[in-house]
Amino acid sequence: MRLEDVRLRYRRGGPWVLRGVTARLDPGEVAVVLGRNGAGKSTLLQLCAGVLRPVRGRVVDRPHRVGWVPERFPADQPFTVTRYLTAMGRAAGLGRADADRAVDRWTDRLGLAPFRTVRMPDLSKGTAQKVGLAQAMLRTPGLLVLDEPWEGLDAAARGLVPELVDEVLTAGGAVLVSDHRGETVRLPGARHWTVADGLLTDEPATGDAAVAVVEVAVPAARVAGTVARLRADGHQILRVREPAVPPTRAAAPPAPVPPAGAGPTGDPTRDGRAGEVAW
Ligand SMILES: Nc1ncnc2c1ncn2[C@@H]1O[C@H](COP(=O)(O)OP(=O)(O)OP(=O)(O)O)[C@@H](O)[C@H]1O
Repeated sequence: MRLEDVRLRYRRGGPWVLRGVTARLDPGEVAVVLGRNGAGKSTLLQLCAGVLRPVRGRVVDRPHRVGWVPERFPADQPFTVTRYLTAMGRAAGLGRADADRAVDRWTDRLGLAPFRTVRMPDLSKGTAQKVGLAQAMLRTPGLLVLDEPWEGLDAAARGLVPELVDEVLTAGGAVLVSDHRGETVRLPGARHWTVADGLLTDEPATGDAAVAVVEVAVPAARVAGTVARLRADGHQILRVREPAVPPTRAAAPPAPVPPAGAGPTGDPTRDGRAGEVAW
């Protein structure tokens, strides 16, 4: 998803809350939105979720399925928890049986089972907030947007938030979450989007985040170009490996890692076979 020069004010002639925000969030990424009270965090999240539309600029490539949990989940709805969640599951495209299963699963997981037959307006704020989380997760979203998700939740439910985030990321989705309590520490590997003066500063995940090794196979002719691109994107190249050789041939020594800045030309592994890059 990309935000291109997004501007928003709440009324014509009013002050710009966001005055030219450009940012990008890729599948598998999580960004924590930071900023002082009134900086525009909720406004930004609502734009990303599609709840608000930019006055100028645009939001492109928003995933089709968005899970949106506002800071205050609106519980003043004349349904029981089960009826509400089942209707939300159906609205998200689940068949009746799948919707029932998803409601059972998420009410169990979030400790909502005792409240299934309780009417929404009778819920406490924290319990209503859990219903908000459940409705967003009934069908794994391509983009999960959580506005201050730790607010009002009990300790057990707060501990669940990183698990939900992980599930969305593992399924190839992206997550945006605002935080003014400093709970960000629970999401190692998150980018930091800081909103101030109507603008956004995007900082990549800090270096103390967990690091994973990804191995990919690429055509040998594209090894140097791939390595250069990965380096340009800030990834660390650990090794470039020749493909397994047929038994009749002597094993080739590992190919050297092309130096930083090396382009696709002059690549010693250019022989049309596949090479493997680990980064
Ligand atoms: N519906 C609205 N109509 C008019 N102004 C609004 C509306 N919603 C927010 N604002 C104003 O926009 C600015 C940004 O508000 P926003 O709620 O996005 O900030 P925030 O960073 O999320 O704040 P907080 O940390 O207090 O939740 C504030 O000045 C706020 O008063």
